[in-house]
Amino acid sequence: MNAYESASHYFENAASVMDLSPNMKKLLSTPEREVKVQVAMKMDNGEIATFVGYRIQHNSARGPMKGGLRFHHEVDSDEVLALASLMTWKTAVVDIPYGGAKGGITVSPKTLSSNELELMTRRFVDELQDVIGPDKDIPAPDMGTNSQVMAWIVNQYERYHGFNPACVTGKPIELHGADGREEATGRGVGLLTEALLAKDKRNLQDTTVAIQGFGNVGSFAASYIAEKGGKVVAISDISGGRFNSKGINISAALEHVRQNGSLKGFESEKDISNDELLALDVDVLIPAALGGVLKKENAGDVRAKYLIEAANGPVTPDADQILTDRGVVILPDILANAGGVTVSYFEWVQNQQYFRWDLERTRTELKKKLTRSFEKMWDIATEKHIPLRSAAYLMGIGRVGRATVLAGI
Ligand SMILES: NC(=O)C1=CN([C@@H]2O[C@H](COP(=O)(O)OP(=O)(O)OC[C@H]3O[C@@H](n4cnc5c(N)ncnc54)[C@H](OP(=O)(O)O)[C@@H]3O)[C@@H](O)[C@H]2O)C=CC1
Ligand SMILES: O=C(O)CCC(=O)C(=O)O
Repeated sequence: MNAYESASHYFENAASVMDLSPNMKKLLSTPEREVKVQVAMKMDNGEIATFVGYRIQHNSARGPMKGGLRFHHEVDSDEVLALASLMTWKTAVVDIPYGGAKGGITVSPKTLSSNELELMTRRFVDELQDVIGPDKDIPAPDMGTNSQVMAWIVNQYERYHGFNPACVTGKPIELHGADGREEATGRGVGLLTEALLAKDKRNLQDTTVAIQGFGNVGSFAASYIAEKGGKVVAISDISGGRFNSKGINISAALEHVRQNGSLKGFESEKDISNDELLALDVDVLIPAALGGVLKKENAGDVRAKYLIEAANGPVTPDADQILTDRGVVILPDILANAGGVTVSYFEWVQNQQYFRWDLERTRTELKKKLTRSFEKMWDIATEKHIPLRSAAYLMGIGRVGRATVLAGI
C-alpha cells in the first residue's frame, strides 16, 4: 500500500462512519489541482540538471491552501497527494482557516551545494509563482527544507509580486518569520504527549520515550520532553539510533549534530538500528522521520503503550489495526504534528497585520489551540467508542464537509 492508498483508507473509514454521500466523498477526496513541473538549472560544474517538482492543492473549502515542501529522493505524486490530503484534515482538526496542499521536489538535498539548493528552489518558485500566494496557497518547511529555503522562496516570489511576506511561512525571524515556528511542531508533539498521558493520570517525569528522527520535529520534541523531566532513552537519524537507559543528554546530542551534521559518532550506551528503536521497551514511541515505518511486518514488535505520530503517515492501515487490537494508543498525525501549521498560521496572521507577537504569546496560543482540539477529539472518541484517529478524521472531515455545503457549488 503506498502513502496515498493509506491516507485514502483512513478517509474512507471515517467517511463510512459519517455516512457521507458518494458524491460528497468524491468531492472531498479529489484534489482541486495537481501541478507537476520540470525544474531545470545549471549545476556548479556547468552541467544542466533537471528535477521534478510538485504542488498538489487538495482542498480550499475552508480557506487558502496550506502545507509544507519536501525535498527528498522518494518524493512522488502519490506521496505528495497523500500529504496534501492530510493537510486538509489537519487544518480543520485544529480549526485554522485554511485548506490543504503539499509540494516537493524529488531530490536528495544533501547531494547539492548551497548554491545549487538555492538555484533549484528559485527555479521551482519561478514555475509555481502564479499558483501560490498569501490568499491562494502558502508553502512552509517539511522534510529536507528549512527557514533558509523559505527565505529564498519569499525573495523569489517577491520578484514577481512585490513585498509579500505572507506568501510562505517558516521564514527566518529576520525576514518576518515568527518566533516559535521552528520549535512548534516538536513542541506540539511534546504538549500533546503530556495531554495524552494525563488521561491515564501519568506525566512525563515517569515516562520513557524513544524518538525516530532527529531533525526539526524529532529534536524539538526530544528537547521539550527532556526539559519536562521525561527520559528520552533513544534517538536516531539516517545513520542509525543511539540508546542510553539512563536517558540521552539531548543538549549534547544537539551540539554533536550542530558540529558534525548528524548523530554519527555520538557516544551512548549502545548503538541500535532504526528498526530496533521502533521495538524498544519504552512507554512512548515517537516516529518523527519518514512515513510508512510501522507496517504489518513490524507492528507486532512494538512494545510502547503510546504511539505519537510526529511524522506524517508513519503507520500503515494494517499496522494501525494490529496496534489498536493490541491496545496501543495512537495519537494521529493530523493532530499530533499540527503544532507546526498552527504556528505557521500565527506567522501568516502577523505578516498580514504587520504586528509581531513575542514567543510567550505564540506558546500560549499554541497550547490553547492544541489542547482544545485534543479534548474535542478525546470526547468524540470516548462518546462513540472509536479510536483517536477515527475521532480526529470525523472532526476534520465534518468541518470541511459543512463548509462545502454552506458555500454551495
Ligand atoms: N517540519 C515541520 O514543521 C513538520 C514536519 N512534519 C513531519 O515530520 C517528519 C519529519 O520532518 P522534519 O523534522 O521537518 O524533517 P527534517 O528533514 O528536519 O528531519 C528528518 C529527520 O529524519 C531522519 N531520517 C531521514 N530518513 C530516515 C530514515 N530512513 N530512518 C531514520 N531517520 C531518518 C533525518 O536524518 P538525517 O538528517 O540523517 O537525514 C532527520 O533526522 C516528516 O514526516 C514531516 O512530514 C509534520 C508536520 C510539520
Ligand atoms: O506549516 C505548515 O504550513 C505546514 C506544515 C506541514 O507540512 C505539515 O503539517 O505536514
